[in-house]
Amino acid sequence: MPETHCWTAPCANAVPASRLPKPIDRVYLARSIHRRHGCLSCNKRDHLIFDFWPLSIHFTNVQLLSPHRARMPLRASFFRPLLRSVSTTNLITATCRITTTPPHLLPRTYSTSPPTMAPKRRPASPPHDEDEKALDPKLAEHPDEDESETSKPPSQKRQKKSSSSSKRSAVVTGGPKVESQYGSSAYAKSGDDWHRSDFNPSPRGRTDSKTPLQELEAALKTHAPSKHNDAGDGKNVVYWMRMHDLRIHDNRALAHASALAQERRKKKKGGNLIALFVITPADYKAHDRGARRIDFVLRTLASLKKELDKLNIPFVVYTHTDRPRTSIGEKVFSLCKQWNASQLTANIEYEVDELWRDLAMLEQKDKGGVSFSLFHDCYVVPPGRVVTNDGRPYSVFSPWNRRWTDCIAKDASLIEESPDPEANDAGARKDSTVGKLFDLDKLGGGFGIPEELEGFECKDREYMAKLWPVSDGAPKQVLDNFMSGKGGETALDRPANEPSTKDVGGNTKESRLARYAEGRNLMNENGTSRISPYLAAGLVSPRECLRRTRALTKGKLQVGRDSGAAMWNTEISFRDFYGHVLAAWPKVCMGHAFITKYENVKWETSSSTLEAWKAGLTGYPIVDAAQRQCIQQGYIHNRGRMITAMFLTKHLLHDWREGERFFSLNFIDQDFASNNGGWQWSASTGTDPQPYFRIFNPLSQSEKSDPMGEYIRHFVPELKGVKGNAIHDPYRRLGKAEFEKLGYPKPIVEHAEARQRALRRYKNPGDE
Ligand SMILES: Cc1cc2nc3c(=O)[nH]c(=O)nc-3n(C[C@H](O)[C@H](O)[C@H](O)COP(=O)(O)OP(=O)(O)OC[C@H]3O[C@@H](n4cnc5c(N)ncnc54)[C@H](O)[C@@H]3O)c2cc1C
Repeated sequence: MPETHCWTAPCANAVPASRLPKPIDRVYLARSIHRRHGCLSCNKRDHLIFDFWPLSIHFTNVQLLSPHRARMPLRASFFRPLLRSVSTTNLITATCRITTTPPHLLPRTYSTSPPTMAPKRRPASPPHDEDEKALDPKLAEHPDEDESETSKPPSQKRQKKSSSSSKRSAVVTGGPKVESQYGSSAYAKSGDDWHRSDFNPSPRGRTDSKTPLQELEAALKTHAPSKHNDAGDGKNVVYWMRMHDLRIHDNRALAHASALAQERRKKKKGGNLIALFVITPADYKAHDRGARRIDFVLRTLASLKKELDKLNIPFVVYTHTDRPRTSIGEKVFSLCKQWNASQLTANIEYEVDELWRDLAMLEQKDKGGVSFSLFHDCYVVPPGRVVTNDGRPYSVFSPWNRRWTDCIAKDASLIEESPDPEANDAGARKDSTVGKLFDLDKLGGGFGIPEELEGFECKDREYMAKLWPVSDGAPKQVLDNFMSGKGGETALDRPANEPSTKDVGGNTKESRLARYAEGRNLMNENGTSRISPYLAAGLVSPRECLRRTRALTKGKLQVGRDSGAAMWNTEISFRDFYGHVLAAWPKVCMGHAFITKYENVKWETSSSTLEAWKAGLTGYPIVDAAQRQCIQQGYIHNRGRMITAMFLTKHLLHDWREGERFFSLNFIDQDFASNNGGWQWSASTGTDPQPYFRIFNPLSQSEKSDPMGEYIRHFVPELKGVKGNAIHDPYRRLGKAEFEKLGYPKPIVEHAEARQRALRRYKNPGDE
């Protein structure tokens, strides 16, 4: 595919020079979309969306086009080369310059090739690392980090935001629906702004001043039943399990459903508890869920079914393939009605689509006599609760973390365990309505737990099941082993639940937890817990993590950096932080940069460098090892994630959304809030209080995080035989002939040059 296209359209009406459009600098192509020709520039917006079956072409940063010009059809011949190149992918980003004025009138010359960054062979130089101070980026104290480090919530920024985002947004912000440009980032991608989603097609949010979560909470006050409301005539209670709460133990909504069922039983009004999970392939597609994450869910559902069966609780799994995908709420209500249930409970999901879905359900006039209650469960402190004295959300982690810790200190119930659900009476199995729900196969028509979901076939299912087991108490074993297993071991291929060579007990300095402060940055060690897939899908609650460490630290919850336990708890709070960011700035859920001005950064679009990064063929061993760990294990060590994410966004200067999507599709621990937060942090478009010039030097990162090169040798077999510290930089540290024998690529960019280019592009977003 050509890197840059220049196209000049004849124009019927001359445009005054002052109104000449600036070049458009990005084009997004998404397949299988049927859209009308669209132009919003007449509405003073900056987007153009052209239908070109099977592609929809979305131009951003279109400035000052007259309505006449904006509606001008583009010639098919222009797109032909692009069409050919996207036949096998469903997403492509291309640099494209389109102008309605002859090239000689353009303000500057447009080069058609990306900057070449051929690495020069040079003698070994001592690594310099401008990020040294920030090896622990989260806890590094920054002079400007205090309570004033807050950002106005959307409600207070409303007016400013709409004008700036309409000029700068790199994603759809107006008019016709456009399918995903960047998958997971585009949770609510059809929107007019961050308020609008497939689940909120009406202009709700255009004039209001609340985030979707605030709207949901307001609606909960009006519409949800009080705790003991005995609404409706139905006898039964349904708990709707979702993508983040796949567990029985310590589950807020499930515990509540169980309490409601008990109450009904006491009043002799029935009271069977039914658990429901709805598989929604269209949502998974829209949100870039990967096959591994889906397989992990399916395996968990099968295991949960067995456990719930023991409690005489039918676990109904239903695959919702109806169109539109937004009809899910109606389907759930209709199932409740069918099952003679009058109460429905669920835990809140904080992504925009899901919040609007729940809001629509709460506001639905005819719920068929079913009352719907929602609970905060996914995070320790509910998003929206950690705010400054004047009620604004924090945008910087450290002050947020202090407040978060205060919240828990003041309200111990936040980490209290929810009671396990009580079993249904054995009679439930004979009940005319509930009894038949135990055998899903007999129900047919979308009911049942598929081994595999069409469109999400997991090619390495067996290996994933071995590495990340879900049944027979595996999640608990993962935690147990982290708390008391011996630390400092190399365990790169060990299943997450496999014990260390020795159990050293929870209160020794040798345990993985105790060593966490140092071990967590060593990529070759079993220094971190590997609990993330279990937390992301909710097999373990974050409260449980904190309770476990609290039990080891004399009943006092430690947070900070004084001990391994304190440090680990801080990571759990970091997970909460990104949930809080997602809820307070829902725009991040729609592909927007947290810091608006960086939406204009000029990204590279060469598919060759992007593909080299994806495949782990950049010539930077630590980056390649991290990428290959992702491909192989569906997981990367946290430091590896930061290194490789920063490499993609700063060295290769690719849009962070490309990386976010790749991780999302490949990770077993895929979690929108953490993934987006991690990417935006790494790309400096997010909540990192350090400015954009934090650029990791991959070489010094490699030497610090994998000192003996074990991690690299494990994941990059071409380098297995490389001895000593040449492992970190074989191209420069080995002789030419020796290097060539390895069959390993040369570095695709040179650090110093790439760094300069990144500094330039970030300093003045929009410039070359
Ligand atoms: C670019 C990028 C993408 C990421 N994508 C994801 C993702 O999709 N899903 C995901 O769960 N985490 C993600 N993270 C965060 C972090 O890398 C993983 O949570 C961590 O590596 C998981 O390993 P662990 O369970 O051994 O972590 P531990 O070090 O043992 O930490 C315990 C738990 O704390 C939480 N945690 C730790 N570090 C972070 C962090 N930086 N941000 C948020 N939570 C954290 C996680 O829930 C983790 O399981 C991402 C980070 C980056 C930089």
